[in-house]
Amino acid sequence: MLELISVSHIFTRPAKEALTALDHVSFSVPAGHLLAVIGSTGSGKSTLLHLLAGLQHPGGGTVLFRGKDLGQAALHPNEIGYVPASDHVLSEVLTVRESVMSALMLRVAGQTKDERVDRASHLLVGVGLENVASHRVSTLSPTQKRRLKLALALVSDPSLVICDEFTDGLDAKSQSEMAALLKFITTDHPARVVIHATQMAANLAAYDTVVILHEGHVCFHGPSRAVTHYFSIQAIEELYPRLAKRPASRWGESWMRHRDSYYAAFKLGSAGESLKAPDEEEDGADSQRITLPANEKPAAPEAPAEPPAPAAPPLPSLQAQAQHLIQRRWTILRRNQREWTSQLILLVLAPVVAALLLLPNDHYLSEVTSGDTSPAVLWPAAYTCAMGWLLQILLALVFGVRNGAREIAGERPLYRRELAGGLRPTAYLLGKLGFILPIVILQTFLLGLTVEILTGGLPGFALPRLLLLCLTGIAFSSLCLAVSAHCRTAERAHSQAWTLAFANLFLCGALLGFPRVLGSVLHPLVTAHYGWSGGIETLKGTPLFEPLTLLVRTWFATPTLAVIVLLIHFGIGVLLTLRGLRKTH
Ligand SMILES: Nc1ncnc2c1ncn2[C@@H]1O[C@H](COP(=O)(O)OP(=O)(O)OP(=O)(O)O)[C@@H](O)[C@H]1O
Repeated sequence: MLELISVSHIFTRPAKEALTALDHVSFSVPAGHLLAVIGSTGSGKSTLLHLLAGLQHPGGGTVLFRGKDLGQAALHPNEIGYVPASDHVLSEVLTVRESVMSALMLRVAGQTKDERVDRASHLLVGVGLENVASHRVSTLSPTQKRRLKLALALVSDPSLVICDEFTDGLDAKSQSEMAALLKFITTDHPARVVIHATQMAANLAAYDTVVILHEGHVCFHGPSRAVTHYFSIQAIEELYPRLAKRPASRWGESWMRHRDSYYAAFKLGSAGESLKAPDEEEDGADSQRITLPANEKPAAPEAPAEPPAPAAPPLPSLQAQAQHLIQRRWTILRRNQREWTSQLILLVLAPVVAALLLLPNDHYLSEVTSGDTSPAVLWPAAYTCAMGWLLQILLALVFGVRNGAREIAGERPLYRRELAGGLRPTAYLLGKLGFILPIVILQTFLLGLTVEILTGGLPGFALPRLLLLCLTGIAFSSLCLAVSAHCRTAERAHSQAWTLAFANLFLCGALLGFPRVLGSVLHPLVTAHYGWSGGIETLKGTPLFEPLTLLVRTWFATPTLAVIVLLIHFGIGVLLTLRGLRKTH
């Protein structure tokens, strides 16, 4: 049984008064029961579902599930199946079967591949998707996407299933099919409670009981057939206009006065009990009486003994979750032609751009290498070398923006769904790093190597320079990932990551030559400065170094210091990313 006792939730809003989203909500739902929570937009349905799913903590009151106080100890993620309203929680390029297999890999430990395949087939048959199991998610109809979201929620065989707007926005036939599907999954488990929050006051007969929520107040809870009587309306379509006629608090108070007699009536024996509609007392409306049938399921707290629920399966280890996420991300990259083409173009284009800048002045570098150190050669060679190296560093920043900025913000609804299903934020972070790091290492290595080959080798030590280029890309990718983890949308994350890249360009010091004091404050924050100046230091001992120091008049980090600072930047990026991922929770 699920029991809510006087549950309240207040949102504090900056520069506005606090908003009571749920006001002393109380009702209970026995095992094997399908409940519809109906309310117009802003009535508090999603807030209620988030509290039940453990995504938010109630401001007050108690939520009990199978006797367990969820305020004291949250349910195991595998005891809950949460079906969000948005279709963005699905990965469009995976197939239907792959999506279910992926959910199993992330949520259920200890299954062999054959067991997973069997379980996925069973679920797909259950939700009616077996015929499209090999189709990509992007090709599914809205109804099929909802069926898939339900299958993903059911992978762990949860005892509490929570669906947000599962039938909303569908045609009448699909709505009734979806309501029937919810009824089917309710009976498919010995002790399951299924709650569906919706604005659609249609197909109510499919539900065991209905809660009407209005501006955070429970205005009714009982069988759907009693709704029209309770609100003194002819048809359910009149519900919302009727609710609008009185303040929500009055509807709430009215329900509190009538609740016990309605609950008692729902449990009556064969005689039934006549009930007055609230309006008969309060508004002097026409006297209507309803006789509630004997066989209604009781909605009162004293339900029969609970059927035993199967224990929730354990979650896979952190390593198993991370490993699966890395594999899945590479599959998504392979399937997403636009994404891999743009990565490939960047991979090829970056060395070409560097070559175009360096090659016209390449002869200065060769002349210095062959011993000509006259000022007419030395100065342009030093300038070419500094600019060529800066260009590589800036391209490493571009790689960082490309790799990190959209990575998390672009799939936040998917992440939230998987988080609710037991995905660990650290596993998700490792999954992202396991995908991004090989790409950025390949990009920067290819860029550095191409430049070295085309120029016949810049003076100084090539290997530390290559390492610094890789580390700059890695550090900046992780900082962009952190930006992504803190932004709501991919577009916002992208523009903020570019702002960070441009700030790096301006603060690099190579261009502006900050005075020592200002420089020492700014430089530790500037990834590009450490990549660039550490690389310049590798020229120490060559004839180019002195003109370079005169040319840019800035402070250079030694390669070792640059490596340390870039590693610190990487660490900061990782920690901030983790913080953003945990904040989402
Ligand atoms: N994070 C938040 N901060 C402030 N107010 C919020 C927040 N989330 C929801 N609210 C407010 O709380 C009230 C209830 O919101 P909720 O999303 O639960 O309603 P709902 O019935 O699910 O609406 P919809 O059907 O549009 O999703 C609304 O007035 C909403 O604006």
